[in-house]
Amino acid sequence: MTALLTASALRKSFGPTEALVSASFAIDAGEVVAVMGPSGSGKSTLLHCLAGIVRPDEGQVRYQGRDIAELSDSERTALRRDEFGFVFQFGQLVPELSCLENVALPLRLAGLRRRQAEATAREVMARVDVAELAPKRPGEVSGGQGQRVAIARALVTRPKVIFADEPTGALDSLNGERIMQLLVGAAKESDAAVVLVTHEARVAAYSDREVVVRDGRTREPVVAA
Ligand SMILES: Nc1ncnc2c1ncn2[C@@H]1O[C@H](COP(=O)(O)OP(=O)(O)OP(=O)(O)O)[C@@H](O)[C@H]1O
Repeated sequence: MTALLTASALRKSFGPTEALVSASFAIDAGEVVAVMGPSGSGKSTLLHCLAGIVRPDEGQVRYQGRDIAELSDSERTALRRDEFGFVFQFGQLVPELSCLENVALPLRLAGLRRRQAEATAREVMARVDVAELAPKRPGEVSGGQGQRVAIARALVTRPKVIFADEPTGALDSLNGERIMQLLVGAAKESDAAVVLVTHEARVAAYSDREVVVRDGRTREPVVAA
């Protein structure tokens, strides 16, 4: 079976900074993989390359066997919108919109009518236990509640891959655990893969497998004998 999403020998520099030197990665449908490593090691850059947000200088990213560099800009935008979901550390909700409108936004961008988009958004919000936050603005909810809303938004298009970059980074440990249970539970339920960037072993414990990035290079962790 071919992996859902793969990256081979990625290299990416920002000016003189070599963010990725040689990074490879593969994830199967429904799998949860933690990308670990110290600050500045290239974890977010790897995630951005995998998601088609950043174009690597060298190497390939393939989604369902297709090289994403060969897609047109509009095909790549459609891929991110329809097949991928995103959860970040903070700041991802649009402050001027209600929580319901935030969750419905990806469906509206995909062309659904408001009523249909918001009906689906309400269902997903109920699944992650934030139905009562629908009319509130992001500024009126707690950090943990905001992350739940962000997870609902990431799930609303039924993505095949969820990219989560330090999703618990701004939360205390109890809320962090709750968010991880919710994210992994919801992903498993809908057979979505999760690429989880974290530097915390406690968070990575929710994954099926870990990939370590160090100085822009990936390696599988050495399993202690
Ligand atoms: N857009 C950018 N412009 C310039 N330098 C960048 C950019 N993005 C990343 N870098 C640099 O590339 C290197 C890798 O950054 P990256 O964010 O991928 O690391 P990280 O492992 O995710 O770090 P952290 O855990 O601190 O978020 C760092 O030296 C960073 O400063």
